[in-house]
Amino acid sequence: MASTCRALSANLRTLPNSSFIRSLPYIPSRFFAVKPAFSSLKLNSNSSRFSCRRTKASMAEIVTPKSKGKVKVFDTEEDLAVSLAEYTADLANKVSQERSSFTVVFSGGSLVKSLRKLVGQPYIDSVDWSKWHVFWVDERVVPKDHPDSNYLLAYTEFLSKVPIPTGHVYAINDALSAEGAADDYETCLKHLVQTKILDQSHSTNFPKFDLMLMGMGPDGHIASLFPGHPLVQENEKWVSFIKDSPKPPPERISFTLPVINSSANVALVVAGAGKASAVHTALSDVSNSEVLPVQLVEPEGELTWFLDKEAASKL
Ligand SMILES: O=C(O)[C@H](O)[C@@H](O)[C@H](O)[C@H](O)COP(=O)(O)O
Repeated sequence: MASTCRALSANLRTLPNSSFIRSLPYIPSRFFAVKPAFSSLKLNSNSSRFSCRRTKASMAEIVTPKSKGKVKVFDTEEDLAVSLAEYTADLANKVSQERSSFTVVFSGGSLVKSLRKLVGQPYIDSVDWSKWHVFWVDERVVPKDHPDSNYLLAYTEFLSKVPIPTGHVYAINDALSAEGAADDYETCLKHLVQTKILDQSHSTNFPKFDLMLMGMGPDGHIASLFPGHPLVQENEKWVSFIKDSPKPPPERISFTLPVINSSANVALVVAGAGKASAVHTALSDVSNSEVLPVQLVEPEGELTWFLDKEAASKL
């Protein structure tokens, strides 16, 4: 039986070329401080469906029905990244003052790039990184040093630049099959709930992560839950697997929707014109022939959209 909760430090020793990972440079954070660029932001004319209030020159906030969450629209992806870092650090520090752990979940894709401001000042010094416990909402079933690995992406762009204890980084067991890795990860989560590292929703009994940071595909997929795939309907397992992902690579593990929706906070981070149609479908009241997975994201806690103006261009 594979060990449960194989914190990465143990796994790291088994990587074929873990010297490669350990050799990644630590870049002092003073190179990262950037001031937000202020500029006017225009939403297109038919955004009358949404009341829009400007909270800063570089950001407009759209008020939507509660279930759709809070929508922040930024003039540029750079402004979005500045705000996302502030949001994440503030939440982490608030939780860290109340509890011994801050459980945060990453997706793959461009999400990690949008977190880049968090490894710079003031956060590198102001965040209590020792409380962070890092998970993945989905992961490709490939070795951790494979270019497709979401773990490697997060390690290269983020984890190698912040002092989160390696025992607090929970990557999948890449020696297992997709099904085995999903079961192993679920066993890990259940162990962390028992040891009170990971909270549990009293209403759903699913794990309750403090923050789930997710991207969204142009087809409205989130994590590895794709439109029309049976995995979207999975409502008992915490972690499941897919072997026919329409987005390569084909084999992945993924949290299920009940886990995503049991989160205390979910941030959907979406940039680029290619996402505009799915964003419009998700945030407008247009009845769609097929409900997109992103439309099913209705967490018990707070949902916040971080959009750049291209992604919001059809609102
Ligand atoms: O492992 C994955 O592929 C991701 O978790 C996936 O769900 C991603 O978040 C979206 O496809 C958006 O990716 P981009 O932001 O790069 O378009």
